[in-house]
Amino acid sequence: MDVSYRLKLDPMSGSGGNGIRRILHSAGSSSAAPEERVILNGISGMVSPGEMLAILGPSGSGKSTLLSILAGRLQGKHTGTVLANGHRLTKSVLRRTGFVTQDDVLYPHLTVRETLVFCAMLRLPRTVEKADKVASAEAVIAELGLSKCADTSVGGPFVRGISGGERKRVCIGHEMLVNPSLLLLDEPTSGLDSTAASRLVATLGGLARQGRTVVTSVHQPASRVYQMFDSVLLLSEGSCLYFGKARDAMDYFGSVGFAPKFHLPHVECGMGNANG
Ligand SMILES: Nc1ncnc2c1ncn2[C@@H]1O[C@H](COP(=O)(O)OP(=O)(O)OP(=O)(O)O)[C@@H](O)[C@H]1O
Repeated sequence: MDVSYRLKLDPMSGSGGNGIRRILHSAGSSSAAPEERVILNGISGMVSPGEMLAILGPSGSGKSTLLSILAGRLQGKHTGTVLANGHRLTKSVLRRTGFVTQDDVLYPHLTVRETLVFCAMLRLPRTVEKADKVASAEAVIAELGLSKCADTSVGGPFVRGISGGERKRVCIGHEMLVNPSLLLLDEPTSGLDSTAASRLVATLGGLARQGRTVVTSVHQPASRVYQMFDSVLLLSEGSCLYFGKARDAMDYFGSVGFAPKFHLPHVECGMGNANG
């Protein structure tokens, strides 16, 4: 990939809040001239099958925007190129791309099994037999370590259901049903405690080891989580501060005068065990 994304922000345009905007404008608190904002500034990098790339950066640095571009959701709006196996993103590539967004839309009253079977019925081609769709859902449940809660309601704000970590796994399961070659995830560990976050990233590492390409944005990964990533792209205000092997990042920052003032412990990580 090699992408830039700029937005023209017209303070007087937009579908909602026009009255408020006019009041603010007449009170002089907002300029009427369209302002151009650079959201991503020439971000380039690559990731291969079998690898897990982490996109790191503070809030507002452009992580979600970059993931949306990689998922083909901002086609025609950005400049630069996103290539998969040397070709532009085609419909068939996008069909094999799973995108787990920050906001999930799960039915609170369905169980985990019902949710994934329902999703398989909707997302898998009509040519696939019903029994095979159910088998795909069962395989995803086993692969993501959801067997224990398969018959528990997903739940929501008003209905008690599965835990936050299990909920994230169900969202990943939604995308796993289409057997994606490229799995993109936006902040899958947000809201999880450090053990649940570490287990989830270990599961993602396991998916990568099966030959998939995994790209995930992460907020403040613990060092044991960080060490599970193969490569890292660090963004700040839409620009790339570092792209390379995760294990080389500290040496790089040390070489440019930003060595950390704390000791980083070496942690061995098991990549294949979803529950370990
Ligand atoms: N359509 C848009 N209109 C206006 N501003 C936008 C738009 N899309 C993104 N931005 C701005 O671009 C910047 C990057 O947004 P983005 O959601 O990619 O950040 P992020 O790194 O994912 O943040 P977070 O970690 O908080 O989710 C933000 O300042 C956001 O306000």
